[in-house]
Amino acid sequence: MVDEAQVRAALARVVDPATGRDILTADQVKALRVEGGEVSFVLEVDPARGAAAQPLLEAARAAVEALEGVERVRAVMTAHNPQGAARPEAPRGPAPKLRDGGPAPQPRRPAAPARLEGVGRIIAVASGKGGVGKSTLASNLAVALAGRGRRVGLLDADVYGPSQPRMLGITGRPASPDGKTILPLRGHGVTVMSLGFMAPEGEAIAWRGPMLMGALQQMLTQVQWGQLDDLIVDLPPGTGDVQMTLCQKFEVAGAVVVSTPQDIALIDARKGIDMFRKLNVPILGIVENMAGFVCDECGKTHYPFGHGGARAEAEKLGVPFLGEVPLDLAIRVGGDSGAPIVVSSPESPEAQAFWRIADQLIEAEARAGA
Ligand SMILES: Nc1ncnc2c1ncn2[C@@H]1O[C@H](COP(=O)(O)OP(=O)(O)OP(=O)(O)O)[C@@H](O)[C@H]1O
Repeated sequence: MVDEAQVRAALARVVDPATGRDILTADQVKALRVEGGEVSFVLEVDPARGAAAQPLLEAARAAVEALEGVERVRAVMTAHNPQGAARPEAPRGPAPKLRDGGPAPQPRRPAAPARLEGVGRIIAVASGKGGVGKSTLASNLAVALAGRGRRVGLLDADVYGPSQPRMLGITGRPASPDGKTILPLRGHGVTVMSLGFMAPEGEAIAWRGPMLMGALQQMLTQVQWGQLDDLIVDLPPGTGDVQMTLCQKFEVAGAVVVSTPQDIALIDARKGIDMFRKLNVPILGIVENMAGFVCDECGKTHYPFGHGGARAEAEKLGVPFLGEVPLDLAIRVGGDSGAPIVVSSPESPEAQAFWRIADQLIEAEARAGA
């Protein structure tokens, strides 16, 4: 079994030709994790180098892969690329060397992110922290997009707490007639797949690392999604394996990041945005959920968690602000009872917030295609 010291030693032998220093001493290796045969790390490079630093990443990956006991290496580069910039592709620039002068192990060329056949675009719905309403947004958004006549799929990839079966009121188990492909279920005009269909609600799925990533890939590639305009992916909160796998392995058209107005949620949302940018996934916008509520008694809008933080954050980061969703009992009841507010009360002001977000995402697609 490989240990962290061995991995560090291997990385310390990879010299960055741009600096002449090894990547470990130069403090370019971040977030190193060694779990069993699984190694993951982030390689920080100067943003100005962009794709030219790709060979360095591949040399670092290959150096670790060459260690005995290493089964899988996940390495990402965190050169900050401008939004929408091309993904790093062909390795260029001087070949990295090992410190002892020997040639670096032949890097494996990373597979380009795959397009899902028949799927127009994948939209990730993400949040920096849990409980901010990401699944509520994902379900209402999916149903609203379907309500606008689009063919919509929803993948509940919140592997730690899949809630879409409950939110969309779908029960049952997806069939697999041939033992290979999986037939998704349908609800409110949306094609849905969730790990929640496989495990009873409330039962935690104690999956980690490779199993999680395998499950995600299986749900994307083995499920018969059919022809879709939009595939909404409801991600787990935070910036972990599932997010990285989705963005590295599949072409993601963009991410919508949900936050509540509290500073702490916004700080986490910023981390999420940063991760998507580093993975070259465009940010389609930020949504402020639980923004304020209208008091039944006095009719005034109150803002228990503050107000406007997400809009200000969006402006600061130069990403679109998609709107505010109020804190509203009907939104919670709708989600908890299987009828999202966009269906149960489509004309209500609360539902309008979701319709407006859906419309902006349709406009964004038109702009991207123009
Ligand atoms: N705008 C809102 N008004 C009232 N209740 C809301 C609102 N948004 C979400 N909720 C409720 O808050 C709870 C958490 O929402 P949700 O499950 O969508 O969050 P989440 O970010 O997906 O959480 P997790 O990541 O932990 O799954 C749910 O009970 C949901 O119905």
